[in-house]
Amino acid sequence: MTWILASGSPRRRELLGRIGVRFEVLTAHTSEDTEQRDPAQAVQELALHKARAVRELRPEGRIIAADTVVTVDGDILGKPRDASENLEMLRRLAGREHVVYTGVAVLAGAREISGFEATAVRFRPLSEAELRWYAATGEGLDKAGGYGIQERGMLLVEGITGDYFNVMGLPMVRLLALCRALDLPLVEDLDLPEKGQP
Ligand SMILES: Cc1cn([C@H]2C[C@H](O)[C@@H](COP(=O)(O)OP(=O)(O)OP(=O)(O)O)O2)c(=O)[nH]c1=O
Repeated sequence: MTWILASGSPRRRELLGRIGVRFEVLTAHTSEDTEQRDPAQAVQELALHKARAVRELRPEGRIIAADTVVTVDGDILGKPRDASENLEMLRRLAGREHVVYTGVAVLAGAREISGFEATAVRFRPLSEAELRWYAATGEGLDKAGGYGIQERGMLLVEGITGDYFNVMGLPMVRLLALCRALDLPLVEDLDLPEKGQP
């Protein structure tokens, strides 16, 4: 059975592909706004919105969606609007720790489940020249918090506590647990019932 990834994120596609999940990509437009100020609730709500919008197109589909934000000083940072906002975000993150939240939603027809993961990321102190260099790469423009840990952004990161893949946009072990809670195999040869088992 093929999964539907309700996400345009190339990172999420890459991660699912790396573990051998059979899936297609299908996205539907949803608002990225939420009234939720609690980041763990907000990312789950947004992931559920993305997944439900795709369920309108494929009511019987098995759907995976996710949403990632960065939190610092009680503020939630999404993707920067432009290069100058990206630079501002990086200035806020330099030389300290922030927390990345990713919410994941899994839908199978009318059944739904969601969860989240939080990872603390510590940036090293960065000079103004380094901040400007990174912002000018444009790499952070389509990423929450304005950086990508898996690309040149790795040069900004001193250390992390928690799931690395959560920072990239899809916490894989959390996703596996959510699929198992719905009794659905994420990777078929991992979760197929053993032969001879009832
Ligand atoms: C912090 C961080 C975020 N990101 C990315 C993951 C997400 O793709 C993106 C956060 O934006 P999202 O709104 O979560 O996702 P998206 O707009 O890319 O895709 P879609 O809504 O269609 O699912 O930031 C990284 O790739 N690396 C990082 O280090």
